[in-house]
Amino acid sequence: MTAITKITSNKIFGGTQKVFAHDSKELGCSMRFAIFIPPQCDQGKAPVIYWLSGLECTEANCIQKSGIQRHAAEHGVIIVCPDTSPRGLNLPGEKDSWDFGEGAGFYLDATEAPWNKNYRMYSYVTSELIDVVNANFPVIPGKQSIMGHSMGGHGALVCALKNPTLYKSVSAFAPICNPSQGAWGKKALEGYLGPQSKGLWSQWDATELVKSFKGDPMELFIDQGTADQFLSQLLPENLINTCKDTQMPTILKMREGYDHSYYYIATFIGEHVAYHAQHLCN
Ligand SMILES: N[C@@H](CCC(=O)N[C@@H](CS)C(=O)NCC(=O)O)C(=O)O
Repeated sequence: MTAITKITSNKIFGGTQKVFAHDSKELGCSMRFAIFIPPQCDQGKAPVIYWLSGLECTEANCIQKSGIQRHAAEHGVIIVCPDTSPRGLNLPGEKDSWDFGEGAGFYLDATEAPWNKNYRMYSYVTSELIDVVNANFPVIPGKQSIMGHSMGGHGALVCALKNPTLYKSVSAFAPICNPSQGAWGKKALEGYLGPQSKGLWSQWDATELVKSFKGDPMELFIDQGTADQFLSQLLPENLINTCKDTQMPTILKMREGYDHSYYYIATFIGEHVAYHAQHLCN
């Protein structure tokens, strides 16, 4: 069994919010993840929703700011929140900017040195972390969904689009929708994958993945505040138009006056947990 070390444990809404550390093989460093165990697990196993946070976040942002535990306790689902990048590697330039390197792993598998050995958040989230969670907690294996915010909303879409049967449902708050076209995305894709001419960007861009998607249509639940200060980075219209062109089903919720922050997420996260619970519990 994978060795995990408990960092904190707090009772909340009848369940328990815990944080663990473990040595990640994919990332080559110690990683933290947060896990909420709902009260229903006193009686048995539960499905899991994975939450991927945005730029500058750690495993702590969602559990401290979104109020997700209240809804997870109501629906009897486990919530797992990983960190957003490897930590403590001291790679050159890793801490130089807030939108690249530490805190900005972009949930992809890097191919460019020096990032390609450790910046493998995609494999971590879609494989290693699932194994660690399944081995240590009362989860129903295979009953998992994924959601996230901003960089993590994009990560959730990419993880689901690349693995059409791995997750029962996917949703995203204010996701970066077309990273090849926005400044945050271009910087990350160039740094981790090399220049666009190498041809790798389209494998890690949700809008491009919808264009090349082959499986059964997968519903994408996209949530977006109309007062989001980063709309020019996120480009939801590119994803939505591509979904229309390719008959990929979407639920698009535009939230009047809401910005990019966790105040916005906290307001609507209950709807997302209910949406995933419906897919996971049927
Ligand atoms: N530092 C950036 C903003 C970074 C940002 O908004 N990060 C979002 C995700 S993209 C977040 O969740 N921040 C952490 C928080 O609000 O708790 C800026 O100054 O423009």
